[in-house]
Amino acid sequence: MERLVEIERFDNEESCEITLRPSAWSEYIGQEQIKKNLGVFIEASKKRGEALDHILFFGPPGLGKTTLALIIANEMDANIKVTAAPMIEKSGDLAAILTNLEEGDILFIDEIHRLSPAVEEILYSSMEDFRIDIIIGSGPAAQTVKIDLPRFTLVGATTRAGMLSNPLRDRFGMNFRMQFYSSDELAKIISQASRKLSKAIAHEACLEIAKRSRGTPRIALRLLRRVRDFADVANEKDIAHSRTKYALEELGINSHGFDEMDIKLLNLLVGANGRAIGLSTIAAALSEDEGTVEDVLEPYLIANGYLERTAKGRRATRSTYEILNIEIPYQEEGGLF
Ligand SMILES: Nc1ncnc2c1ncn2[C@@H]1O[C@H](COP(=O)(O)OP(=O)(O)OP(=O)(O)O)[C@@H](O)[C@H]1O
Repeated sequence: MERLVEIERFDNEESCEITLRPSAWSEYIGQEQIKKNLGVFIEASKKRGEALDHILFFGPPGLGKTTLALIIANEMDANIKVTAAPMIEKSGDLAAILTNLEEGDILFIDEIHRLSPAVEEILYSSMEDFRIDIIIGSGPAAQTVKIDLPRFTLVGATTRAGMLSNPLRDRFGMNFRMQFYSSDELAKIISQASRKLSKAIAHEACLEIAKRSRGTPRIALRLLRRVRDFADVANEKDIAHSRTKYALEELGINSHGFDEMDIKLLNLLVGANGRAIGLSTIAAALSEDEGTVEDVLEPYLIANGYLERTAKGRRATRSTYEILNIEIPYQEEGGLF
């Protein structure tokens, strides 16, 4: 497998994740509907001996988009080239990548919503006609050279499907929205990963970590490694439930899986006494950029009913008050909700 660009997040700790990364369907837990559909499309294109249609995965970070792309390549017996949109600055960069592809190759572009319009333009014809037009020179002497490309499959991943231009979105034959994982699914992922790490873990300990992982495998695996550190330092062969609870308390992980940022955001919302707060105000109050609030913080809270997006901004829900143990403010029309 060739890697065009090492994705930035594969730092030392995450490189451990690569070994934990499933390489086959059997190890990829959850996302059942996506797996089912992809299985059909992969089998059909293999039967016809054709490259797979272009695929778009969207959803919050850490839910397994990259992993799915790698499994698809495995299933298709295809080479995969992995890159991320910020690494493709000029149209020439993309042209170089595309012209180096071979028949049936998979090109994975992470954060695809961040491609510049000029680069996107090149992608259109390459996805649709497997051809690119390159302009050589400038002014009246400029010439267009057409280059045929092999039939490849583009797998795009994005945390913000809404930011993708319509022409680009329309060129994907399959769009899949990634779902947050249930605690049971995350517990299976944790248990599978701890087997790979050769460290046995109690089932209740898996569930304890799962409940506090914001429905996200990447967070679950990170917590597993931290809990393992606590067990190793205490010279414990296996990871017990009590050690897990202790470690998670020490790490300051809330029992609902909220982290410090979630709590700050929820407190901000209930502090508004039922009024909606604009995204830019929230971002400024949390010292985060709006993209992070929208892509990373909000989706989990919305999915679990703790935050509502309205035309006027973001609002707390009844559950927000309940979970924070705060009395719901009274309004004359009979309450807020
Ligand atoms: N369904 C799953 N089953 C088992 N492990 C998983 C699953 N999904 C993700 N993982 C694990 O979680 C880690 C994060 O997944 P991955 O890097 O694929 O997420 P991503 O959605 O591509 O994230 P980003 O959007 O930040 O690029 C992987 O290293 C993998 O080990």
